Amino acid sequence: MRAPTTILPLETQGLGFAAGATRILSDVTLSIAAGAPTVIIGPNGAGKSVLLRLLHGLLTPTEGRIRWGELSGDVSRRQAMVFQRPVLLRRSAIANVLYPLRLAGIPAKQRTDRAEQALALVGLSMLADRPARRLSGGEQQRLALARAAATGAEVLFLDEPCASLDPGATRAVEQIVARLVAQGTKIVMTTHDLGQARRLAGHVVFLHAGRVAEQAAAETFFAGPAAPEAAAFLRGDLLPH
Ligand SMILES: Nc1ncnc2c1ncn2[C@@H]1O[C@H](COP(=O)(O)OP(=O)(O)OP(=O)(O)O)[C@@H](O)[C@H]1O
Repeated sequence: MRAPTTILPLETQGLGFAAGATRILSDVTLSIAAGAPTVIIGPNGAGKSVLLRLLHGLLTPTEGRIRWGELSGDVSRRQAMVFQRPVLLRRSAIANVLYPLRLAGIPAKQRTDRAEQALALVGLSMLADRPARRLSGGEQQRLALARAAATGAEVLFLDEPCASLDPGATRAVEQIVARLVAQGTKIVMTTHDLGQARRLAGHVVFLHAGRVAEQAAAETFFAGPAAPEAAAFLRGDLLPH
């Protein structure tokens, strides 16, 4: 399903983004390697979603640069993003998964196999023919994950994938993330849920006021972050912007 080369590591150097006179991100230098998920955390408005959109290529940096691994070439089909509120077509669940595969020029037989595998991965095989927009919020999010996974993307960006989900639906999404990781997919995600960050992260990037205040292996970070803002965030203190 996947090309033999890798598009990782994903590196940024002095990345910045401003909208008019408003500076949203500054001096973000990161290296995102293969392996367990990279989880981006930080207070509201810290710039987490903007960073994810820059990495995915939806926004263009106003400063610095983004570089994918040397063997990458065109990475647009090798990485995908799942949004907090997925936009689904007014079609069946499986048609939503098939559609991007057709756009990517994948032959019909392979499309069906991939779509069925992806629906099985997210536990939606039984609902393949159900209109996508009639699925519950949690099922819609799982369908969005299936749609992204079916493309065979090496890297998946997930922006607050469980933001409006209850604990059961959140658990289901976390299980899907674990399955994707086991298949070798690199997950780069944002979350508000520190419990989720602890459960899933291999690497943590802590953003505060548009800057990386700390980045570390998850174990190190949660054992005791070095940055005072990160320590305050973990304690649940309110942080000034
Ligand atoms: N296109 C834009 N133009 C102007 N301001 C923007 C734009 N996009 C985002 N912002 C602002 O940039 C800041 C960072 O936004 P972002 O959505 O990345 O934060 P976040 O860390 O994901 O927050 P949250 O946790 O609340 O989702 C916010 O103050 C937001 O209002």
